[in-house]
Amino acid sequence: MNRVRASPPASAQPSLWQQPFVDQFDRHRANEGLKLTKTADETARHKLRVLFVDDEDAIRNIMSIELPRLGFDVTLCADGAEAIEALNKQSFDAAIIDLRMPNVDGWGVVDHINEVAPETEFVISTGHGDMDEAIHAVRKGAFDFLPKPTKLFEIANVLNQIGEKLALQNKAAALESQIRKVEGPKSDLIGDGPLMAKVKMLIQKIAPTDSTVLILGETGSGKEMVARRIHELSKRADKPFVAVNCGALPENLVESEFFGHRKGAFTGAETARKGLFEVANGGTLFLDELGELDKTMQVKLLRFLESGEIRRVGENESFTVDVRILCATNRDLTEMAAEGEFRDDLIFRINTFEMHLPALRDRQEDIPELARHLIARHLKKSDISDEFISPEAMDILTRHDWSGNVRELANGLEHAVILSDGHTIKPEDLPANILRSARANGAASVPFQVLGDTKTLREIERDVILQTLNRNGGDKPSTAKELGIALKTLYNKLNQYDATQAA
Ligand SMILES: Nc1ncnc2c1ncn2[C@@H]1O[C@H](COP(=O)(O)OP(=O)(O)OP(=O)(O)O)[C@@H](O)[C@H]1O
Repeated sequence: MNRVRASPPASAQPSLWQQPFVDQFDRHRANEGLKLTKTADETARHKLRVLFVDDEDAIRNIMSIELPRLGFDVTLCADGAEAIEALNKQSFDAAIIDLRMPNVDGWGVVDHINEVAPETEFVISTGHGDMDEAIHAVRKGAFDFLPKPTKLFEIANVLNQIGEKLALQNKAAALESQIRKVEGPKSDLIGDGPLMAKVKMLIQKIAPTDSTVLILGETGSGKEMVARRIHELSKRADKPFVAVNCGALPENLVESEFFGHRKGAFTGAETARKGLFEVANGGTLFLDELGELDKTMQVKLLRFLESGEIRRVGENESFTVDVRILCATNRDLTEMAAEGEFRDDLIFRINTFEMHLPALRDRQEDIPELARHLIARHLKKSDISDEFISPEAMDILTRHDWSGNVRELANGLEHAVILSDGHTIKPEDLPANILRSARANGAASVPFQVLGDTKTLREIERDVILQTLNRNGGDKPSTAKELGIALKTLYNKLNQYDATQAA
């Protein structure tokens, strides 16, 4: 078995007359065929892993030179037994299999592929081809059937077709994994205040690069949205964007979710499976909640970032994928590193660029536009009128502290739209916790009866007493006077509140 990744030096190449079925014209057509379907850049990115099985030395020699030159990562095997050994060790995107071979023949290899690596596309190549064999090959699931002597350009073409099919499959898998998360049209990052303008400018600058980016910000502040935007503005935009929440993966399956596994790699691995890195090939992998990644996976991620290679669970060989990594967390990774929970060297690898997303409370100027956008998104409209949110309700929205950031705003507005009369959102349509905090922050338009709907009388009384005390600068006699109660009663009430808080 012989694995060839890069083109060997020119001196190692046999002269063209030694090559039985690769003439100048064939080589030219193979090159042209590649140009027609892919740019050189793309070919480099999607190194198809090809298993080439043929017992003729001359053909293997040529393929060991020509296929890497055309951008494929080739493993060559001289017979069926070697091919089976190779298939047991690693996964392949495609296999080109000769039928007549000593020991295990081509059909034996095909059966093994169907058994252990059904995702590998295989092409039958034989000098003894007849109609029956072609039909048999198709029935066994062959991608194509190439009668010998096979031309290099035919092989290049068929491998490219397989590459395109895989790229489409990856895209479909990525879409499927995202479909439940689709929340509307493209990631329209709303907000033109100074803080968001800075974020947007940084996105424009770093999107076209292949650098890793660490996106920091409170929960719901838009980290995933920013990651999507970076992807959309990058040259990878038409390739998959795969988002994964590192904290949501079951501990014992994280590695196989990330890197895939071969059939039988562990109990329950009934079929071979691609990992998220492979699904994202050519595109972007967004690792959300990176701080939740355990130490073993931190090492494996670091290894990928250093080598660009991954290895499926249960396989011995690693292979290259072209994936841009974007990460996000709301934890302090440096602090985690100081406590030995996160690797320093991984932080240095991922924070080539660090983006800090502002909390919503720090960009109140964006709230009116965001609110209108989120309502329109919920109603599946392109826009809504300015009057849809009453000035009183808007006043309340801009005073809440939004610990859940844009996500909390979106949820609150969804609640309000449902309770509203369908024309205007009024204060009483907003969730009670928002009304409460707005009132504490001085919003005049919060109706008491609304608070009363969800608060006990005792809670309302406490709010009023505490607010009056605040207004009087902590002066208890003036507070008691303003409230029209005895000073003793005020002390009793305050003691009660302290006791409840301490409990
Ligand atoms: N600037 C923005 N413009 C429009 N919508 C936004 C913006 N920021 C966030 N959102 C919306 O807010 C919600 C939460 O955003 P997102 O999931 O990106 O936050 P996050 O920071 O990744 O959250 P978490 O930390 O919980 O993973 C989504 O519905 C998203 O579409």
